[in-house]
Parts: sequence; structure tokens; C-alpha cells
Amino acid sequence: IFFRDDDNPVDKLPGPPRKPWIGNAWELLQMPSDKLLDILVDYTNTYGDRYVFKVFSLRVLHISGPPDVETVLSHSKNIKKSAPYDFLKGWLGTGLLLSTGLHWHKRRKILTPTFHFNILKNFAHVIEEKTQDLVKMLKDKNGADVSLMPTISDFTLFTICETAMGTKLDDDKTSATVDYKNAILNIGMQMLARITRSWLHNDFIFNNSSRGKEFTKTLEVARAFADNVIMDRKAQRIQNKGEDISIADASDGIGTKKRLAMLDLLLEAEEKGEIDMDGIRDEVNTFMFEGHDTTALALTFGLMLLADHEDVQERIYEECQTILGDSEHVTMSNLSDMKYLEAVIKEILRLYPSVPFIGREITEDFKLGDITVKKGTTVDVHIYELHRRADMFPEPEKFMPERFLGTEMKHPYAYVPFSAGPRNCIGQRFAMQEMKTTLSELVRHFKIVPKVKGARPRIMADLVLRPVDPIYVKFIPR
Ligand code: HEM
Repeated sequence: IFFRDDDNPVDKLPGPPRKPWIGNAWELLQMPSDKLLDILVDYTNTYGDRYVFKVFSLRVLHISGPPDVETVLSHSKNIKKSAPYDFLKGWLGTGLLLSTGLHWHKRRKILTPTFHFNILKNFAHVIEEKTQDLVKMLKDKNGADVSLMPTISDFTLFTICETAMGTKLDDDKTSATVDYKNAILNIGMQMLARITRSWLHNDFIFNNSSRGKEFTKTLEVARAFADNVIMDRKAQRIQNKGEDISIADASDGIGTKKRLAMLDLLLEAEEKGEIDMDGIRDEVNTFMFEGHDTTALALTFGLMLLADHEDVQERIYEECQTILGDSEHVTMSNLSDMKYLEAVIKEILRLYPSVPFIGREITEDFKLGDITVKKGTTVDVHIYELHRRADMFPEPEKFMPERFLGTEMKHPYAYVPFSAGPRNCIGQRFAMQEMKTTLSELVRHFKIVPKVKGARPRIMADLVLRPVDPIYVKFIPR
């Protein structure tokens, strides 16, 4: 960080004025963590598609133009995550989100079959069952205000545990569930605090600080939760010995106990010596976090938008009536026919991308237009600003699902809520399946009404895009 390198082409790019030697370290120090998103959006508005923020000799190149996003995300070699992701190492270890190089390739290969169509088809029953529980719980509220994020994140956590992990979270684990969700929130806050306090970037200093000690305790809670999930599934596998199924047979008609989960693939890989228990724990932590928080946020912001747009709800309702009639069950083919709902979800993720920024540490020089971006530079891809570009999405602040119906995107990388290229989201088809099932069922059963029409929460970005204030809506049975 302290190494001087005065001849770097990216220094020609605009950005907040840099002081000699320290660059923008002083600004970084003064940034309140909960305002990071607002500040970065302001910088984009001021300095444009490409700007540089420099902390001592570390250059952070921020980009939000579609051609630049394409160059970075589609690069086959520059797949290493940037330094702030390392702050999550104690939690997610060498799991798929954080790892790089050969290790990442190997894991991605083991885990890709998890999202095979037959497996997703099998998950449909679980997702539907969980959605029906949610509908019942919301009916019992009798139209009272419901705080969305806690309600929906319970639902998505139960769903990922029962699908990917094959573990049912029953009532006696309720307090562990609450502790786990609080731990995740806490981890996000600590990570943000660390990003903006450069002296805490050093592991030794951080681990010995009061923040570091609190962080370690928080990690223990998250890890213990994941360990329980692994133990549960191991015990079930011993019980079911001899009844194992392969992905190819994992189609309809298989009971919950015999359903193949992602965790089974990992446990099978362990039996073949391809992964050890620490590796399994890292992947379970990665998938439980990525697999529930991201979808919970998308559904939360989505329900907030639907509550304000009765016309959109009605159109989803009509589409569901046409496709499903009175049927209680939703099949994969029904879901793929729901084109309007798909456009609605895309528009939700345009305005509120669950992952607002992606960071890469450049390991191989590459060209961005006529500028050479050197090895060692950090590149931050701003999905949030990319999705709100007026040249790509006219009236960008407006919620208009129709923009995703029939019209071609102006640039293939103008819209990347699941990232793109080699490190794209492995769970995107699962996420779409879960979101479509949930939103279609909720709209079929309820009229969603805002507590205060047009109210928007303040938002912030830690690992994901979060509402700072609670969002309330009413679910009025149809
Ligand atoms: C609305 C829902 C979701 C959104 C918007 C989303 C978005 C993303 C994005 C933008 C990335 C790239 C992150 C980066 O490069 O730093 C990513 C990666 C990833 N996502 Fe998702 N995700 C969602 C749901 C899920 C689900 C349901 C799962 C698991 C079941 C999942 C698992 C992962 C994993 C493991 C990675 C790392 C992949 C790799 O690097 O090979 N995500 N996701």
C-alpha cells in the first residue's frame, strides 16, 4: 500500500482530488459507513463512468459504463476478488464466493450440478410448501402492518436450508435462527466499518481491536449454525443409507428424506477425497448467506414496489389466473410461462440489485479502451449506478416492468444483477424460481397495500443492498 508508483495510466482518470502521497485516504477515513453508497453514487454523478479513488498507492478504479463492465466481467483471467472480500475469510473461508484460481475452478465444477434442472424441479415442492406456510402466516395477520425484511428473510432462510441443505429448521431452532440472522447483519456492518478504517485492514491490528474481538464472537454464532446444518444432514444420510439417489433420478415423486441436496453432493465429494470438512463448512456458509439474504432483499424491495403499483399486481394476478386457473400447484413449466412476472422481477432487481457492487483485484494487465489497467489495481463494478443509467433505461427511477417485455437491451452488459462472465451467480436460476413462486402465490392470495403510499426507506450497501428503515405493507386476503 505504501509503495510509490507515479507512472500509472489510471491516474489520468478523474476522481476526487488526491493529496500527495496519501491520495484519498483522508476522505476514506471520514466516510460514515452507512453513507458509502450515497457517496459513491455522488462521485459517479460528478466524475462519470470511470473514476479513480486512491489510497496511498492502491488505485481503486470505479466503473459503471456497459462496455467497461463487459471488459471486466467477461475477462477470463481477472477473476480474483478484491481485498475487502478478504475480511470475510474467517467466515466464508475458501468457499465459492471468495476463492480464486484453480481452487475456485475445482469447487465450481463440484457445485454446478447442484443447480441442474432436475434438482431445481425437485426443489419446487419445498419452495411451494414454504410459500404456503408464508401465506398462512400472513393470513393470520388479518391485514395488520407486516415488517417485510424479518418476515421474508425467515422464509428464504428456511427455504435454502430445506432445499440446498436438506435440513428442516423446526421450531426448537427458532432462537438459533434469530441469532444467525443477527450475526449476518453484524458481519456486514463490521465489514463496512473495516473498509472505511484503513488501519483495520491489517489482520493483526483488527483481530486485537475490540471490533475484531466482537467479530470473532459473531463468526462463532454463524459457524455453529452451519455446523448444526451439516451434522443434521450427515445423520440423515446415515439413516437413509442405501437409498441414495443420483442427479439423473432426482426428478418428481421423491420424498423429502431422499431428496438430493447440495450438501449431499459435497458430502459425496468428501467421501471421494475431493473436499474436506472445512471446505464443506465454507461452502455451506457461503450458500446459506448468498442463498437467503440476496433473495430476501429482492423480495422485500419487490413487495414494497408492488404495494405501490396496484396495476402491476393486477396484471400479475391475471397472468396467474390464465396460467394456473384454480390449480393449487405451480410447475416449472407454469413458472416459465409467467413472462410478465419475470419482467417485474427483472425491474425489481434493476432498481434494487441485491449485490450493488462487485470488486476485482487485477492480476493481469488489461486494456479499458485506450487505458492500461495494471496488475494490483482494484476495480469496482457499480451495478447500482449501471442499472440507473438514463441512456440505457429511460426514466431510470421509474418502476416500469414493461421495459423488459419484448424490447432488446441497449447493451448486453447494461443489466447484470447476477453479474456475468465466469464468476456469475451460480444460484440465479434457483433465485428466479423462488422469487417467481413466492410473488405469484402472494399476489394470488392477497392485495398488497402500502402502510404509507410512495414511502421509500433509506438504503445502504454492506455486502448487499439493505433498507436502513423497516418497510411495512399490509396483506389483505383477496
Ligand atoms: C436475487 C438473488 C441473487 C442475486 C441478485 C445474486 C447476485 C450475485 C452476484 C452479483 C454475484 C457475483 C458476486 C461477485 O462477483 O462478487 C453472485 C455470486 C454468487 N451467488 Fe448469487 N445472487 C442471488 C441469489 C443467489 C442464490 C439463491 C444462491 C445460492 C443458492 C447464490 C449463490 C452465489 C454464489 C455461491 C456466488 C459466487 C459464485 C462464484 O464466484 O463462482 N446467489 N450472486
